[in-house]
Amino acid sequence: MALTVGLRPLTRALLRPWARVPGAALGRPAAGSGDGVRCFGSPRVLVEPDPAAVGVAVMKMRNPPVNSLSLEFLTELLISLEKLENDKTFRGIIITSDCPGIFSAGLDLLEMYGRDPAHCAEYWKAVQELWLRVYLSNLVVIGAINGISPAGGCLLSLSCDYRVLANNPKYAIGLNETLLGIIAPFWFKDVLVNTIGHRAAERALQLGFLFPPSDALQVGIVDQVVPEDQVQSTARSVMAQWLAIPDHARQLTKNLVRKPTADRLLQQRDADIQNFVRFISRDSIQKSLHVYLEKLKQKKG
Ligand SMILES: CCCCC/C=C/C(=O)SCCNC(=O)CCNC(=O)[C@H](O)C(C)(C)COP(=O)(O)OP(=O)(O)OC[C@H]1O[C@@H](n2cnc3c(N)ncnc32)[C@H](O)[C@@H]1OP(=O)(O)O
Repeated sequence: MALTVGLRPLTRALLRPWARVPGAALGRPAAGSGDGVRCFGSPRVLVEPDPAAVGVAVMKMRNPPVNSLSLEFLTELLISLEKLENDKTFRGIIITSDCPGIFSAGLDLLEMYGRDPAHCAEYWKAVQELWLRVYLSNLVVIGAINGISPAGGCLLSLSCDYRVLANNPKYAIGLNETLLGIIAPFWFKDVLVNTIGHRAAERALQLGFLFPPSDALQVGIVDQVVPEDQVQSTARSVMAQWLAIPDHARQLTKNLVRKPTADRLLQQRDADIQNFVRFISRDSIQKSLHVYLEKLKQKKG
């Protein structure tokens, strides 16, 4: 699925040839990576083929301080995902974070606060695109969740095929939008319902639950909770199990299961964008975002 056309100059500008990862220009071995292991990336996304697992790439999110999903970051993630999808040497991706303690703080609030409708529309299009790209990926996508993962970070995790969460009580995960005075869109809701069931999702969404690892495992929002230093190795071994399945059969099955949910958005993407722009532009919502952003600042003392 190609990136949607109609991206504005800012986003198109980000589609420039990639920034070189030091010592690892596109297609050439990264320094110290051994022969034939190529690593590529962009300022905020590092993609390293896993030297221990043929056909597996580790995608590290590195948009400090909190991997908030800004428009630039979303665009770089989309470019990396598209490149991996198009490179037939890859069969699986492990998505993880390079920001200590944070998987992703979710959507970048500054992309939705005090922004004009045209920007909000462009931003939301990119949010939709990231979800569709991950959720419908032909690759095996495993979330190695090594930090807190609220809202959009939780959506990214839920869009993976499998979720491994580090057993650190600070690393809560959930769709906490109501705590900000906003709401999760229907397709966020759909993915949560598909994962943890209707009643658990209804409760979690209304109360903005952020589940600590033990509760996240119990409710099923993650598949495994392991010691922090075993997240990556566990993700690798799960990847090996999934890659033992013939790709074509697995991909057709994934599509069979996920297409109805994705279609609900695909059939109304523009309406969803317009709904988002109308909702986020409301004075009351802007006020909620302002209060929440102030709280984040005050928290720092
Ligand atoms: C229809 C409307 C949309 C519906 C869908 C919405 C989905 C979303 O994802 S909304 C975003 C939800 N995210 C959150 O509620 C998380 C908010 N952040 C936090 O709770 C914390 O920052 C943390 C637990 C993720 C990390 O805490 P800590 O390590 O203490 O770091 P700080 O809180 O000091 O944050 C550092 C820095 O980053 C800014 N920031 C944090 N989160 C976001 C964000 N989501 N968007 C933009 N900026 C964020 C924070 O304000 C600090 O900024 P500075 O003060 O300038 O350093």
